[in-house]
Amino acid sequence: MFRQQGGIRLKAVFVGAGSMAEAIIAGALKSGALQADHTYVTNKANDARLRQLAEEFGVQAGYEAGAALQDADIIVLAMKPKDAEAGLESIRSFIHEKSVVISLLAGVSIDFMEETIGKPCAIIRSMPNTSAAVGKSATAIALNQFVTDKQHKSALHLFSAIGTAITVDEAQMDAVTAVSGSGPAYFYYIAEAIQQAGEELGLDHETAKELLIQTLLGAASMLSKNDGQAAALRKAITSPGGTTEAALRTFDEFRVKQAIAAGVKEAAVQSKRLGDAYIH
Ligand SMILES: NC(=O)C1=CN([C@@H]2O[C@H](COP(=O)(O)OP(=O)(O)OC[C@H]3O[C@@H](n4cnc5c(N)ncnc54)[C@H](OP(=O)(O)O)[C@@H]3O)[C@@H](O)[C@H]2O)C=CC1
Ligand SMILES: O=C(O)[C@@H]1CCC=N1
Repeated sequence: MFRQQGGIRLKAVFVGAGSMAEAIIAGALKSGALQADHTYVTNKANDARLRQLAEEFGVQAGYEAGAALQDADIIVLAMKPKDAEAGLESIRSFIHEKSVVISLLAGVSIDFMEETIGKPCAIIRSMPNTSAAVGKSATAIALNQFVTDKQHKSALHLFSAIGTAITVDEAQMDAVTAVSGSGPAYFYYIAEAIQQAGEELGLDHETAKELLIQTLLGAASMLSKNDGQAAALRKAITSPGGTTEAALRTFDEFRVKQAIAAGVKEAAVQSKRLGDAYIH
């Protein structure tokens, strides 16, 4: 924990107070990665939202972020990508040599952030996913040249409070976004199809839902326990001439595997397209 790293209590400012900021704040306070009295949250204009976060988590919240930013070890950019430029402009004069900017913004390049800030500054670009809300995000981070080992460790520790965290080269961020950023949505899409088929086969909504959720949880645990050996696990269920084989044969006829792979690759292309809008 940060507190154990030389007894330092890191000061963090969240610029943006939406669902992703809340998930990180909740996880980081629970794990001890951050402390409420050293955490400041601000947003654009939604005062009621700030009061709600202050009440729920005991963090400081408001529109007088200057002093907190000046003092911050970590500045988390948690607005939507379209607000990136305004957000960066609002913090640039407060950034100092010991602070690190951690961006959650999908598609916004480190180059764009460096140029908008306009001075040497440690920047970490991250891609978490919405499972952060239940502490199960798969987060990847990429660093610029100014990030120190200590800041790198602190960021991994922060993201570990909302799931797992790994470090990649920034060039891999489009692929990461396609696999794990958008990834939960693919499984929800498959879940919708199974739920619908279950109901069409005569199960009531609740029964189909319970069976589906537990089946997904079980499959995720099996994958985790068996080192991601999806093909081997699938084969172990598929009896010759049995029901699974019938389902998989039908999926193959519809080229479902190829369709999913093409969709994931298209997500990466779209990530790059969106990112190109954030190059100076
Ligand atoms: N959803 C996902 O699956 C993933 C999202 N992300 C990224 O996380 C980021 C946050 O997403 P999410 O939490 O869903 O967003 P939300 O829309 O829930 O929240 C955005 C927040 O940013 C604030 N804001 C807007 N402009 C500014 C500004 N100039 N200065 C300060 N605050 C500002 C808004 O304030 P106000 O309410 O007052 O307007 C609001 O609090 C995005 O960049 C997204 O790309 C990353 C990975 C996955
Ligand atoms: O769909 C999107 O563009 C964002 C990025 C990853 C998840 N949601």
